[in-house]
Amino acid sequence: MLMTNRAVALPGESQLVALDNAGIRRDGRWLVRGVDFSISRGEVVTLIGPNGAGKSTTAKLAIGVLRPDEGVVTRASGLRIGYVPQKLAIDWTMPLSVRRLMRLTGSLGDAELLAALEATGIPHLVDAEVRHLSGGEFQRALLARAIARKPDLMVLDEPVQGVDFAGESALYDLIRSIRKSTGCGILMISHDLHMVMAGTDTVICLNGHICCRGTPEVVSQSADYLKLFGGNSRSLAVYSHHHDHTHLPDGRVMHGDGSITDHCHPGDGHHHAAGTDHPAAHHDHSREHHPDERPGQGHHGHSHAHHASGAGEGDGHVR
Ligand SMILES: Nc1ncnc2c1ncn2[C@@H]1O[C@H](COP(=O)(O)OP(=O)(O)OP(=O)(O)O)[C@@H](O)[C@H]1O
Repeated sequence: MLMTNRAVALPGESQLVALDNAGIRRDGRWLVRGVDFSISRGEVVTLIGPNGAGKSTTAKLAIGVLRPDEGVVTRASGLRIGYVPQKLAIDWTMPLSVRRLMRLTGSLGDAELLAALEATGIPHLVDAEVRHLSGGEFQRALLARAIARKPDLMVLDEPVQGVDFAGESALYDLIRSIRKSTGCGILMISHDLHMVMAGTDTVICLNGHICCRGTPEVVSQSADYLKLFGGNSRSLAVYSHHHDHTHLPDGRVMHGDGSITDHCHPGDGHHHAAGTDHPAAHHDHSREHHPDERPGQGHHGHSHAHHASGAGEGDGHVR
């Protein structure tokens, strides 16, 4: 049995991480097993699955926080990872500013720090106490921390938890725009598909093992997916996204032609809020539902063995 977890040059310049038949066993039980997928530069892979399916465990395998008990996890050497964990162990009795939170996992200049907070819409909170942040503001701070280091790979474990609907949409758009501008790869964990669909290349449906995988459209119609999520129309919704304008973090509106105004035009159609504080932002996301369509099968491609991979990354603990 090969158990490898080292950093090497992966075959194919663009491949960032590859899991081959990776499994983790604890207390005599396989938490996940036979997991194989890879993420390339510029690719967005989303893990979905029910509670306890092993999504966070798989993400930790990918970044090296956990070592596989079986199989191989390979990361490109020198890979820079930005990780937004699902949970952070923070001592909430200790004062901790956003500025310090941003610097806990490595030194960061003021300019980069502020640019990252600006990108996530909370530059005004740089000196705020982390324990006073709202749930959505806290997620934005974590996302800022992840992007500040200009990662090659971003691993986002439920990055929009606690974020309001307008903010959720804005953060997913931000994540997409980071992917576009930096070309990083993204591994994202989500409970439901509806928001992540439009920006995801590959969806992997996990339940202790990979049940099905493919494009969002393929997975949402696969028999395995329907068995897991069949009754949940929210999960089945395919999110199709047509903006004609974007709400900027400072409250102004950028239109499809690039022009910026203080308010929406009366005839504007589909809205998208890019900032946090836009309660008036109106959403009219069109969704396609597929509950009655004949399920197709997600493909079960096997990705390829690469050996080894690198040192552990941040484990989500704030000390
Ligand atoms: N260190 C551990 N020791 C024993 N069991 C563990 C350990 N870590 C996780 N588990 C178990 O492994 C399973 C998968 O956990 P994981 O956190 O990866 O699930 P998940 O898909 O991310 O779930 P959720 O959607 O609820 O966040 C769960 O049953 C969990 O209780």
